Amino acid sequence: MNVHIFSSNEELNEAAAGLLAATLHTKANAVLGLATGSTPVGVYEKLVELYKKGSVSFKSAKTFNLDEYVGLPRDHSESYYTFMNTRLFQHIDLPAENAHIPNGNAEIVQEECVRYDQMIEQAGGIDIQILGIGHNGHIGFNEPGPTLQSATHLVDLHEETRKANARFFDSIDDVPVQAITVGLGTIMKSKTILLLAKGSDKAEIMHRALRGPIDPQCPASFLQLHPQLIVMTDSEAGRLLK
Ligand SMILES: N[C@@H]1[C@@H](O)[C@H](O)[C@@H](COP(=O)(O)O)O[C@@H]1O
Repeated sequence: MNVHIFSSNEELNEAAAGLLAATLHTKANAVLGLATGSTPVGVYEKLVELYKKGSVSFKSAKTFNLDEYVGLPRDHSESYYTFMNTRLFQHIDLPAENAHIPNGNAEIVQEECVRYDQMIEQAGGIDIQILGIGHNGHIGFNEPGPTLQSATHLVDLHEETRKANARFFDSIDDVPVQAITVGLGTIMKSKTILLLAKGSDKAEIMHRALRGPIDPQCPASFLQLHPQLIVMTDSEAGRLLK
């Protein structure tokens, strides 16, 4: 595991975007695993800057997002589909057909989960997976529990997660109760994982995830087992990792 603690958000965003750009330079048809949440927003902004400067192209890349709410219309302002389009996809040259997000409105969710994993597999797996972390240690929407699931699956969101995400909605009642998430197995098969964390409210969970026991009650703790884990934090989120 490589842990990088940055003194400013700017440096963190630049380093993370630089790593993604480097992946695309080495392999133009790289498969990127993308995340939502507030943490990667600045990284996407840097990627857009790099693209506009002509330093990186996504035209042969493929992307797979980690998760999507169930039952939220695709064009809802808080769907992850809208998030990715407004934050990244509409600003770069990634072909629309190469950008994948689970369909949270699929008629048969189970079939959608199987289809999603098959598409990742057919693309050759994820070359680099960006992850944020929830306050309870969730990655994607893999919530803590007695067991974790390997494949893409339907998940009941924990109250804590819905509360944390309520800031993006008018009220907590508007936050969906379920989501589709890529499973731990799919995440762990990524060739490289880039875990990002920002802010003092993430310090404790980052310590538990990276220095504590490997425990399904903290899904991110399984990342300790990954041979190519790169961690980038700001000084606050990385405070307990030094
Ligand atoms: N499903 C997402 C995760 O992919 C994200 O990493 C996490 C943290 O979000 P944030 O970066 O806003 O703290 O919560 C969300 O619920």
